[in-house]
Amino acid sequence: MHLRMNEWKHVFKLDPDKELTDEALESICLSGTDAVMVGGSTGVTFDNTVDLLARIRRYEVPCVLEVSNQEAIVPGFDLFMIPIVLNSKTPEWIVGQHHRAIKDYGAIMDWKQMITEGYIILNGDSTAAKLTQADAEIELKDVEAYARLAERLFHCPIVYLEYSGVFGKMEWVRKVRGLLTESRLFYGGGVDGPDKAREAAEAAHTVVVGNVIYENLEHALATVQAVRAAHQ
Ligand SMILES: CC(C)=CCC/C(C)=C/CC/C(C)=C/CC/C(C)=C/CC/C(C)=C/CC/C(C)=C/CC/C(C)=C/COP(=O)(O)OP(=O)(O)O
Ligand SMILES: O=P(O)(O)OC[C@@H](O)CO
Ligand SMILES: [Mg+2]
Repeated sequence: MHLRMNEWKHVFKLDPDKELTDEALESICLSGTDAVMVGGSTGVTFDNTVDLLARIRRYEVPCVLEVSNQEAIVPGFDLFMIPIVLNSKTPEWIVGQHHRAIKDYGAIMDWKQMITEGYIILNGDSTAAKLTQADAEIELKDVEAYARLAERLFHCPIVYLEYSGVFGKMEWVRKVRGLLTESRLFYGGGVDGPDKAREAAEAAHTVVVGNVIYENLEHALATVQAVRAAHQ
């Protein structure tokens, strides 16, 4: 399978800690999305991750694991996305967890499958922000500096503006995209239907859609076409 991550415009993020019927999963996998990302900030285990991977593998859609804890690292995904929370107040979520995982898996890892994501978490009320002690009270200048740091110093293939749960400032997203020449800008947060999907697609390279899958499947599915239309 040729993954062409640099061409992805739309990604669904599925949370192994949440219920999804077989019918709903089928409609997500056959929706025309560019990829399915498996991940969540809490409640992700080896068992619920293996289970979800096996169900997604009935379909041809590319499937990547966004690693959120070491116990839930499951082989068999097409790629492994490794978040680095640049605005965390503690090294634990910048290098700490990563150091421990590489100590255990470093000798058997296929490094070509590892994609680092320079995360900038901007919704201070989100579970991910609380877990990682992210400093979300920052200005555009700080966000721009983190994005440049991710691209120019860390060479992260992905810079991820994460508003998990709320729709973010598209003006900031557009400005950050304008700075990047190598990294791809992923935007996620509060895309709850086609209108916001279109707005986000006009601002970022790739739009990630999560929670709405579990709240309103029809709206979630409509985001695929909306993102495509924004690029035509
Ligand atoms: C053969 C074999 C098994 C090979 C495996 C090799 C492999 C993949 C090794 C891993 C190497 C490595 C460096 C791993 C990193 C380990 C790790 C745990 C890093 C920490 C990642 C991190 C910073 C996690 C913090 C949480 C976070 C940012 C998660 C990202 C996803 C996210 C924000 C989801 C949103 O969550 P959600 O549940 O939707 O939240 P809401 O409630 O707000 O909606
Ligand atoms: O769940 P939502 O708010 O759609 O956010 C998507 C994703 O960025 C979460 O990590
Ligand atoms: Mg979520």
